[in-house]
Amino acid sequence: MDPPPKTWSIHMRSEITAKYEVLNRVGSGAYADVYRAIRLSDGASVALKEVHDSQSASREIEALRLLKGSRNVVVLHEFFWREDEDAVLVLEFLGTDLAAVIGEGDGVGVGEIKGWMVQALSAVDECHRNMIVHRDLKPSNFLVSDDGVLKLGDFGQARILVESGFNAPQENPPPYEDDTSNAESSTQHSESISQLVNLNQTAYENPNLGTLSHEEYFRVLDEMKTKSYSYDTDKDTNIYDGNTSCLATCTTSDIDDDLCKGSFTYEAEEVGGNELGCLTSCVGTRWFQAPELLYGSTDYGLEVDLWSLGCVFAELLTLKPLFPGTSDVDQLSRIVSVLGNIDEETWPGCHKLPDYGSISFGEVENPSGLEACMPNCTPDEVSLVKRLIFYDPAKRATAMELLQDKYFSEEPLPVPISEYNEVDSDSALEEFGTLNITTTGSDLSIQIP
Ligand SMILES: Nc1ncnc2c1ncn2[C@@H]1O[C@H](COP(=O)(O)OP(=O)(O)OP(=O)(O)O)[C@@H](O)[C@H]1O
Repeated sequence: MDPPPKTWSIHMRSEITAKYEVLNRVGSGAYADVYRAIRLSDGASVALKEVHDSQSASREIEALRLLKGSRNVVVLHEFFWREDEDAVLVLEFLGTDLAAVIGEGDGVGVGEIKGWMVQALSAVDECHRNMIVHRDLKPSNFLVSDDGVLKLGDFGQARILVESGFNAPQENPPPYEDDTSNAESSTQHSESISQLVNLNQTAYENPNLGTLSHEEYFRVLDEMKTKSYSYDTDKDTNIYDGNTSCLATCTTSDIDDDLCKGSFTYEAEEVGGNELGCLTSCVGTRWFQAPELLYGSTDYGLEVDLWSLGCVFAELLTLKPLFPGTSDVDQLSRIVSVLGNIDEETWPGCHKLPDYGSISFGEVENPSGLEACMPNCTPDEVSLVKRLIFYDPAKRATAMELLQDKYFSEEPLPVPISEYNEVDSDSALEEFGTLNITTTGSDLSIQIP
């Protein structure tokens, strides 16, 4: 076989080629090119993610460092970042993802689907315990290793939420000026990154959010549902957008965008300037976007991920996207036709959403309901999705609450990870016991026997 062309920009990065042999490009996203490579020191397979947007790169590094050691989150081995060059993240290589699993069609058994769901919930729970909102949950961002371990990746849009009262930094973090090709500058680089990390760990180590008992975890999450939080501000923006929501700025341009792919990833520009405490609504991929984002909210919470997870679960169960909108307005319209009218009864506080007054739909007398979108699913499967797909963010179940749903402790049981490559029917599940979820302090342990 011919050697790969040595024309990619990554081949010009001597500090990288000294340690890795770049094999081929495996993917390109909105902000990044990803290459498969071999680590020369030990032959390990890695993914080199060359991120073309510095904000996205720092977010991904920041989140992955906080989540280090989480079983269901992709491992960041190291990163390279020099002034005037794109950051390159060295990640563990994962051969496939949930989008491919869904693409396989009917061959996936119920136990296997439950196994994916448990791992996805575990990943999201881990993020949310660390106050990290991923903001771009979709099947292709749940990567899967050869031995069936699901790992959440693509944290380029992630943010770390900071409790109200925390003093958000007034300055942007220092630029990454190091040269990672030598040890000394590499240390400087680590320090500049750790300033970011420490900053956000302040939130994590907050007495209210630090070591949590099981009960405290629920209490804090409940509080988060009712209490107004401020966030580390999306202030390092390229384009000042003031209070203008994504919906207001994107509706004309995004219609028909990328219809082949059928979904659309928003630009990373944040609501900004001096608007401390605001988040942008321009995040995520439309089909999985929570209604509060579609209505331009800038003070949303972890619950946006829970909506997305509901859409992912529905798609895993039906093999079809739940709400495949072709524009933001079409997206909302599809949701309304299924869930019914959005009003103060169904969603307390909805009238305060920035775009609530500018987008209205005709009265839906007979919403079709989620059952109609999931025709071949069992009542338990529909119920599980229903626990996530609520207009009112406060009503969405947390990842940990869902992990304890009886759906996961009833037959067929979630397939153990080690069996993924072998199981092709639910009948192979009889040998498995009950899903064992334990919480010790802040640790959540899920044993799939
Ligand atoms: N760790 C990895 N191992 C193998 N392939 C990966 C890995 N990370 C990413 N990829 C591949 O690269 C593609 C793009 O990566 P990623 O989604 O992280 O970039 P992005 O630019 O942020 O994408 P998006 O436009 O979906 O937000 C993925 O769809 C996947 O195919």
